[in-house]
Amino acid sequence: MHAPAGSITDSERKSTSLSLGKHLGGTGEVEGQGKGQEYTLVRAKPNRMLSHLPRRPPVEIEYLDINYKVSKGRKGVKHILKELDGHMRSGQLTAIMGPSGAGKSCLMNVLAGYTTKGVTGTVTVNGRARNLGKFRKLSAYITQEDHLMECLSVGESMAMAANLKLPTTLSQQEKATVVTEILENLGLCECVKTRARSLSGGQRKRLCIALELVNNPPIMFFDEPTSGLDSSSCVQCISLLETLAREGRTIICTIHQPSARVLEMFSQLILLADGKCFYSGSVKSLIPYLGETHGLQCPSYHNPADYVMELAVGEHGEEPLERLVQATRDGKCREYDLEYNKDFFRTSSRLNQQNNGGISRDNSSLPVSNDVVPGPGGEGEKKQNGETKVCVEESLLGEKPGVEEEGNEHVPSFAVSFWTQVRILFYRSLLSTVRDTVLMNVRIACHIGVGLLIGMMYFDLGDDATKVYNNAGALFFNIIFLMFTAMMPTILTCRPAFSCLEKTKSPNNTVFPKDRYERLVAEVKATKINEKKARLEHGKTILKH
Ligand SMILES: Nc1ncnc2c1ncn2[C@@H]1O[C@H](COP(=O)(O)OP(=O)(O)OP(=O)(O)O)[C@@H](O)[C@H]1O
Repeated sequence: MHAPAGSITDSERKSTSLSLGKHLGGTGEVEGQGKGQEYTLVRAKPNRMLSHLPRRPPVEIEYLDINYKVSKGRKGVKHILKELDGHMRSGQLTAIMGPSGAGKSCLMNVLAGYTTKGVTGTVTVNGRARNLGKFRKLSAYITQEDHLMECLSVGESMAMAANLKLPTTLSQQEKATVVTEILENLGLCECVKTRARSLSGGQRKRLCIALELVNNPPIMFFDEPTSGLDSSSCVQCISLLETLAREGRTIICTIHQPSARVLEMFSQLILLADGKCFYSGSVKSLIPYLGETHGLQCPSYHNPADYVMELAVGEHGEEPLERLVQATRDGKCREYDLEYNKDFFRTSSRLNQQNNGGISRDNSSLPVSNDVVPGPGGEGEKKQNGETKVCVEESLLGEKPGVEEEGNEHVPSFAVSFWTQVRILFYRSLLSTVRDTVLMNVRIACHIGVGLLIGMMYFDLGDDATKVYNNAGALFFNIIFLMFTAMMPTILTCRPAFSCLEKTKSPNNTVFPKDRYERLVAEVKATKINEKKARLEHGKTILKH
């Protein structure tokens, strides 16, 4: 019997939560009071699931015949994603894997609805045509680089997120409970007063997840969540995602080269090579599928992730890869996977029916989310067992097939009003500016210096009517100075819109000067060739002996 991938019983949930708490250093209770915009933690049971968020129906994404093409100007069209089919179920942690440039990020952007131009094919949500506007509001996209406010503490960042994302019908106490619960589950209680810039890489990642969890999205996209983390933080991070998935969320992430241990934590795997899918199914059936159906035996003691990457880059020849792509398109991969997991599906379906009082879903092997999100717009609120629960109607996620999406895209539904958002963002910005002491001191010194200079230049002009032009000049100079000093941080911190250097984008979207990027690519290629040569030489030496 194979271990359930994506299904979990109540007792299993409990133990997962506890082990996660242990894993992430979840501690006992932390207490305090709400103070201004900052929440200190209120009493809450340690290491429990996210029970204070409203219930949400599971979300299943299905995509059919996805093609993504971009224009290369005069050079024609680049076909990036080629005839991709698949689905992502709730309760499952799905990994999109493949070599660099295979199209992982593009596929995720298409699924998340961030790339629409040049995309053909269908994406359905719970069997209905996806409504982009609503879908984006209910999904979270966590990018490779975090965009935390460096000068705000964990507690403050969470408080701001709660005030922005949770409906105003919740009291401050209820919001604090939600925040506390998330921080406890993510093992961030100890650093609630630590500023973001002092957090470790793993803690920053967890804070990003915590900020998104405030409105408990049922679908979460992660672009290389393990990048920049050491192996143990990597395991912690993926184990956290696994737990979030097991609570009924649909979690999709791209990953480069996971260790065997990390790979095992994923329930579903989508393997891409040059924009084509050559495997889509459970992680458990991957190696048996390759061996039994295609005669591709992963050597013993070899990391399966490394083996499939070798297949993807064509180290075992082009022919096996083409065969795998064709088999996936013909649905053979899916058939094998279903057959392989048949016993498990039957058992978990039975368990699920028992647990859910006979309610059966299409994907009955999967748990229904216990958690909730105060979805923006359309949500109904009810009190259950003293806890505030907000239910989001399933219709929020998609439209019936055939219904035009465009008309629904601009539904302005946010948890809080426009002016509340302005107030909170203004306060956040003010805190960040004031706490950035270097910038603050430079600004003060600059204002004093320029003030003295202008004062000396235009000293004692006020009452002299013959110097009216100088008065106008003084006013103009002051206004320009104030305007430019206010705009400077924005100009300095945003990417230059134009540059004398020709810029290009690396595959992971980092902007490099073109020549530097090409030099780097050439260096990497040269290193790889040298490594291969060294391996060949080594092999020859062994053979000689
Ligand atoms: N807008 C675009 N215009 C031209 N080419 C693009 C565009 N977007 C992506 N590509 C190309 O499509 C290919 C796939 O890009 P993508 O970012 O999805 O790769 P990836 O598998 O995520 O790689 P990595 O793991 O390095 O991030 C790359 O060769 C990239 O250069």
